[in-house]
Amino acid sequence: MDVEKKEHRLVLPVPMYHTDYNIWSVLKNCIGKELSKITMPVVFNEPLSFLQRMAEYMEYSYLLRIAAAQEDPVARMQYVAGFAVSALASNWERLGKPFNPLLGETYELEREEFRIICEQVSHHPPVSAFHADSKDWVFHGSIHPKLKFWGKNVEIQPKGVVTVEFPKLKEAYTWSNVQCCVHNVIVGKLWMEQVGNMEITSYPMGYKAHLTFKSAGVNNKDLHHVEGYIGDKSKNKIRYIYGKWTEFLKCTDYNLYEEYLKENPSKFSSGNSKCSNDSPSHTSKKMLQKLNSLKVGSFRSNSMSQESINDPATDSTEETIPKSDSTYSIEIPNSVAIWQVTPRPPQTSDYYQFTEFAMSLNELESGMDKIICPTDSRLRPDIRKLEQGDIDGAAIEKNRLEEKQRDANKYRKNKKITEWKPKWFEQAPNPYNKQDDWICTGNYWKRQYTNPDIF
Ligand SMILES: CC(C)CCC[C@@H](C)[C@H]1CC[C@H]2[C@@H]3CC=C4C[C@@H](O)CC[C@]4(C)[C@H]3CC[C@]12C
Repeated sequence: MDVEKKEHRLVLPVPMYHTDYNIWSVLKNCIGKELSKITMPVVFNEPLSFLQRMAEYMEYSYLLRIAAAQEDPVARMQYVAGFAVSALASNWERLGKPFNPLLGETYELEREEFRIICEQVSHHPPVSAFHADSKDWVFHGSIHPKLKFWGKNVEIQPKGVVTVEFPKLKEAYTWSNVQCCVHNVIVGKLWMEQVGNMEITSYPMGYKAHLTFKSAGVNNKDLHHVEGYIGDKSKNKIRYIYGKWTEFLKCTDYNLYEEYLKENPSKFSSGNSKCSNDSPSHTSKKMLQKLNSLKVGSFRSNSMSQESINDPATDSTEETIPKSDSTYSIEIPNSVAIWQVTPRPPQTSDYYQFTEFAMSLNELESGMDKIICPTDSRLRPDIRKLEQGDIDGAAIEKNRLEEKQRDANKYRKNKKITEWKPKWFEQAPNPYNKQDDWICTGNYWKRQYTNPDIF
């Protein structure tokens, strides 16, 4: 790819509209419903489509170039793990909802290091596929975000596999992304964490990176922490990996870590990888009053028992946002820095907490409208209107597009036209771990577009 280095815009055209509209006022009507089917007011949106949000995985793709250049397979795994963690960094404090992509919507991005093509390949369930390539690597995957509403929290499971390939080395890596948990949906301020276990497997060598994204825990001791190790085929632990998905990732010899652990036991905790404070006993009185006023028995019996409602111990205060980050004082000898986050631009809080990379994603550079596919997210009028601060216009356009999509679906059903077929991807098992996946047909960049009118 010989894309020249271009200057990209550093901010959106206008600052965002700050609202104190409460998300609970919408969600209380949605208990038990599948959240992906709910239309939310546009004030909760950020001016990006989920396809563009997926392209944010690429912000630190230089790590894949570095990985591909390593001679030692363990070092390659180290940088792939760095890439997997770095891909989540832009989620920090991002609480706007990206627009649901329309069926057949696409998004392309060409940069110095890579190019990527994304397509919405299924609507129910929503599945987004992407394929990025560069001189030395390929990165592809499909994501089916499953949102579960548990009352005070929303749990988001980004189902699907992602794969990195180094074709010249005949080597590949697969993993799945961890769960994301949005807290304080009922009262308090929203905040989000990435939690769970991520297992990166290498083929054909069989190395594995086991990473745990910890929940904030007591006093937010483990807020944002990621920790784990690289093991070989015979399960020997070789390297220790530690850091924060919001900031950095480091790596050291596993033996050195064990020595350090013996000498500094107090610096480590056995923190868990489940959503923080999820037990019913953390549910505050104020919240219970709100929940009790709703006549949704099935929801209540699912998520909290009657005993806990009557238990005086439930009278804890509402969950607050973790204010200060815990200090990460671990500095294990011989650590190498794998990845370091780029600080957010100074105006970020007026622009949906976007990173500089995110600011540039919906930019329609001059001449671009003539070459990109007519289904590209940049051409979506509702997103464009929100970006320009026209909230009412955005809402009208969003409704129009959703209706147009419904009409098209109905038309296909009535005419018994064969099911929708994505243009640039084909459903197929992942070549390495055989999970359900979508594989790129490779034709997008020929730029011969005959795509339907979806906007
Ligand atoms: C409070 C509720 C209703 C609104 C929450 C909206 C936002 C915060 C949710 C909706 C969809 C979510 C995204 C769905 C899928 C992924 C892919 C995953 O690999 C990283 C997290 C990420 C990118 C999620 C981040 C949070 C997200 C953007």
